[in-house]
Amino acid sequence: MNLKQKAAEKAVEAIQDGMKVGLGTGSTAYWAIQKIGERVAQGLHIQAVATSQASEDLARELGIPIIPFDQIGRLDVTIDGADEVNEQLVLVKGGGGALLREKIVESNSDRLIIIVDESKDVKVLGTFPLPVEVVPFASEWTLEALRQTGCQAEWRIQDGERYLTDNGNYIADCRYGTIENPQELEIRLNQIPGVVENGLFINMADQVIIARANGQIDIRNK
Ligand SMILES: O=C(CO)[C@H](O)[C@H](O)COP(=O)(O)O
Repeated sequence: MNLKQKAAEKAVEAIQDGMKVGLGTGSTAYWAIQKIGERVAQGLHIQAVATSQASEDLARELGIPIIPFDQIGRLDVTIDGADEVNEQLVLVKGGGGALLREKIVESNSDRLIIIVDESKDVKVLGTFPLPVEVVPFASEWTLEALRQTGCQAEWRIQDGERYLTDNGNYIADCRYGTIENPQELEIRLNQIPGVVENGLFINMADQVIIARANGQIDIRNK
């Protein structure tokens, strides 16, 4: 079993009958959705929403009941991956481009469990370029404003085209090198008109599950 799968399967233990569950996005969340699908096939009853079209499609294939967002109410738990996590449970997310939906879903969840392999556990955030979702209107001005916050910002490109999120927006990947003060940076980013959301998740994770190559699983709680 790979490390992502190990962390994912540990997290899925928290899901109980009757829960309302948020499904994350990415290659680690994939394993959580697989395991949830397995448990649903064995008789677990849950209701779910997904943070991306890809995760929703996977969940439906596996028979996980997907409920419209405006009908499900508050979620009990969401399980999702991350690109970086630090000791304070601050996250960088959005490598898969789903940061806006992830932030909305996870803000409406009583509990957020983050699952990572040990490569994502960092002392200082910022090696992974911070994803920022930007509206297409006048986007070069927004990109320039992002650069003024002290990063090298580039549009994310996929198959030769500018990457489009599930919401029809662009992603600017912002290389800071190190992010010493995520709280301050988040406020600056949110003040830029044209920025829809940023990939800093502060005070959101309740638990981080880290699978290590030596076989250990570390659990970091809020
Ligand atoms: O934030 C995300 C998607 O927007 C993912 O959780 C993050 O990019 C980690 O992905 P992976 O599990 O594939 O490494």
